Amino acid sequence: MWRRATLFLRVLEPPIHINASLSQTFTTGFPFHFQEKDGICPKPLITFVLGGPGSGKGTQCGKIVETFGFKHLSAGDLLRREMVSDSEYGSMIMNTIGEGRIVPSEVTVKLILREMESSDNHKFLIDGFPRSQENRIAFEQIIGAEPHMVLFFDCPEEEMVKRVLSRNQGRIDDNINTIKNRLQVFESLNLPVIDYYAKKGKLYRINAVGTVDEIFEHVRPVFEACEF
Ligand SMILES: Nc1ncnc2c1ncn2[C@@H]1O[C@H](COP(=O)(O)OP(=O)(O)O)[C@@H](O)[C@H]1O
Ligand SMILES: Nc1ccn([C@@H]2O[C@H](COP(=O)(O)OP(=O)(O)O)[C@@H](O)[C@H]2O)c(=O)n1
Ligand SMILES: [Mg+2]
Repeated sequence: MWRRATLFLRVLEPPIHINASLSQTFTTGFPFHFQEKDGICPKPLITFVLGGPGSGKGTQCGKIVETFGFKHLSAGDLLRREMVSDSEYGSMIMNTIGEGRIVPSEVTVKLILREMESSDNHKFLIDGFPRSQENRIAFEQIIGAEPHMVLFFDCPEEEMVKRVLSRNQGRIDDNINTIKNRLQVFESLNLPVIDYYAKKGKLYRINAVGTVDEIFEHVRPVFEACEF
């Protein structure tokens, strides 16, 4: 089924054939340099994965990667990795995540851009981003691309809190006080982004209650049916 979807992409958005000698400098029309494969430089295919803290974004992304071969970029994981590196942003990221606020978009978008540029996959699953309209606009301006579709894992608050508190990954923000802030930030900053994509007809709302496998059975047809 995925093969058929890929064929569709080629019809709708023909890949750009490039001269091998130009491959170091050629860009796809997007502001970033995209890796060529077999003389073909396909356009990036971007899916944003949204949902509140603990709604199961990361878990479902793992299954989408296994089944549909996307490159998974978790904005939270990229920020946590940057936080423990020698980065000048390390302490700012730690304080911001610890308080459940949103890191300035420029920092997050640059981390995403770096991963996209170094990937030899052109299908990206961007998890936990955009968390705000500011995130969304920065992505459009810096990367110059829009998502083909947006998944929203819709989960009741009590279930999200329960999952986050039993996640046990040693995260500084998985505690009851920070969760309260994260839920507020989700409602005030992330829901408007979700509404924005709903109005554009790009949003797929998934009921995030059930077992991991049951939820994935709602996700699977979205990818099988999409015409890219
Ligand atoms: N459908 C589910 N039912 C119960 N627990 C789940 C489910 N999906 C994920 N989890 C667990 O809940 C926690 C949060 O999931 P995660 O994928 O990290 O969510 P998010 O990335 O949205 O914060 C993890 O410990 C994960 O194993
Ligand atoms: N686009 C993003 C994503 C995450 N973050 C920060 O990173 C934290 C953890 O994000 P995450 O996506 O790993 O969290 P979960 O929703 O997976 O629990 C958020 O609460 C924010 O503080 C951000 O500032 N901007
Ligand atoms: Mg996550």
